[in-house]
Amino acid sequence: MLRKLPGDEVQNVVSTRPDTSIHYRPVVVRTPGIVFLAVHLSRMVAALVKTVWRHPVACTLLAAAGALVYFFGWRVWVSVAGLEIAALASWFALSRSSFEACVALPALTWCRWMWVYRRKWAGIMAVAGLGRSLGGRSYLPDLVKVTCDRYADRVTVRMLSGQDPDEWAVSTAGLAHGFGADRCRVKVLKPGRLLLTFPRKDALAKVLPPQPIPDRPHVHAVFAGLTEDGRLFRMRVHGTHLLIAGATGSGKGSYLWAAVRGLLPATQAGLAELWGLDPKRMELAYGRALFQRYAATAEECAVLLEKAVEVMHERASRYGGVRRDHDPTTQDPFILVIVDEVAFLTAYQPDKGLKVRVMAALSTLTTQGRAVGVAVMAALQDPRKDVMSIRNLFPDRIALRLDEAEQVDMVLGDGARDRGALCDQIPFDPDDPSVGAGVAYVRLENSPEPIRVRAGYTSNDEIKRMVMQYTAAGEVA
Ligand SMILES: Nc1ncnc2c1ncn2[C@@H]1O[C@H](COP(=O)(O)OP(=O)(O)OP(=O)(O)O)[C@@H](O)[C@H]1O
Repeated sequence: MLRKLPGDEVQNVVSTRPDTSIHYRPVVVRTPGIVFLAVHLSRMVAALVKTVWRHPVACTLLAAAGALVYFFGWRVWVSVAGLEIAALASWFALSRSSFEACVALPALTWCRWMWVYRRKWAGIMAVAGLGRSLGGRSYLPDLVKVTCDRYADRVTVRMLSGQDPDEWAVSTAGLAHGFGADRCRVKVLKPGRLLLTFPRKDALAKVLPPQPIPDRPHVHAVFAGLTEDGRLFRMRVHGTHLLIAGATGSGKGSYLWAAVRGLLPATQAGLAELWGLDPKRMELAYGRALFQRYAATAEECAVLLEKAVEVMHERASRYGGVRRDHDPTTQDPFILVIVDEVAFLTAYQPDKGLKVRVMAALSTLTTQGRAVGVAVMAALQDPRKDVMSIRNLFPDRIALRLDEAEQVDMVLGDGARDRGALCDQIPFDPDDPSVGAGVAYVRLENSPEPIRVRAGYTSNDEIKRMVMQYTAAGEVA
């Protein structure tokens, strides 16, 4: 076997035992000291320039402190530092939000960049299997940027060339544990770049009040609650259809009532109509007077859905060739058809004829209704296909607490759970119904990445107040 190896290589063979693979002794190239020094010096200079570029404020402060001590001695430095601390404390007292944006969050970003992400990056990438070894060299994904806001760290990553984002999606649990977070979500920013979100504090831990009723009538999006980074969650109702799925007691009602609240001024102005289908009679019935049309029995529900289809067709025949979208007016108001527990009508309905009529009407509305201003918002507990075969016709979907992990992708689409939509892990406490209620992951038509949100809770008293305020005006039933 040795004789077959070409020329000089034979002298580099370290192991020649027949039961082991062949190892070659690495070739040693003697590098002149000056080259070695030049390489290390250039690396140091590059690192220095990079640090100053990335952290200009911290570097300027350090340089200024060093210059003070050098030129004026440490006593002057202590007095200046004392003055600076006093100035910062006054800034904090006077304007907490600007202090947070200009001082606290950049400082936190710097600390977390250095202490958490840079320090642990190589180890975690290797353990999570996201690095590669090629020809004896290790390659790791690049940590590009870290930004911290009040609630989460956002880490921008440059993937290895040719790496699949799904590889990251399946490693989210390991990444979250590694960097000391509860969860990690992965979002593709552009080819080759990912954004990892590691929440630090849960903006959605507490029960949220319902969002105020808007002062002016509009139909485009309603404020339903907060997103996990503390921003207002705008739920589109016009120009889409919304499916809301969640186990019993998960808080589906809070999304339905958020839509009703947000559209009340528009209904009062005649620019919108709320049509309620309430086969369970336990949810919408409480604010029945707020609905311009209301149905409870399966027969009434089928008739109301067919009426919506009729309006839709009539508008389509008028709009055809004249306009391509709907602008709400008092002649053609936006119609939101709200169906609570739609499975009562589509799956558990014993009357087959009614079931067929309901399914036909729902399919027609969800495929053709949005361009003419008729939208469907349907809530259900069980998202399986045999219960709701047309779930894919809803462009926007909200998944609250679900019983099984497999149900997440059924509602939000393939891969949603791997990208961080952990609906099956939303907390639930039978002794306190508010725990985790209203918390959901949302998948919007224009953004397939799931967003974690919580709806404000519209209590029964609040519904009563809405009825008093909006029915007393004489505009509704
Ligand atoms: N957004 C919310 N924030 C806090 N608590 C909430 C929220 N929504 C609902 N809850 C609590 O959860 C309970 C159940 O809510 P809700 O009836 O809306 O659930 P559901 O999903 O519609 O259940 P079901 O399908 O059984 O009707 C409420 O009585 C309330 O105590």
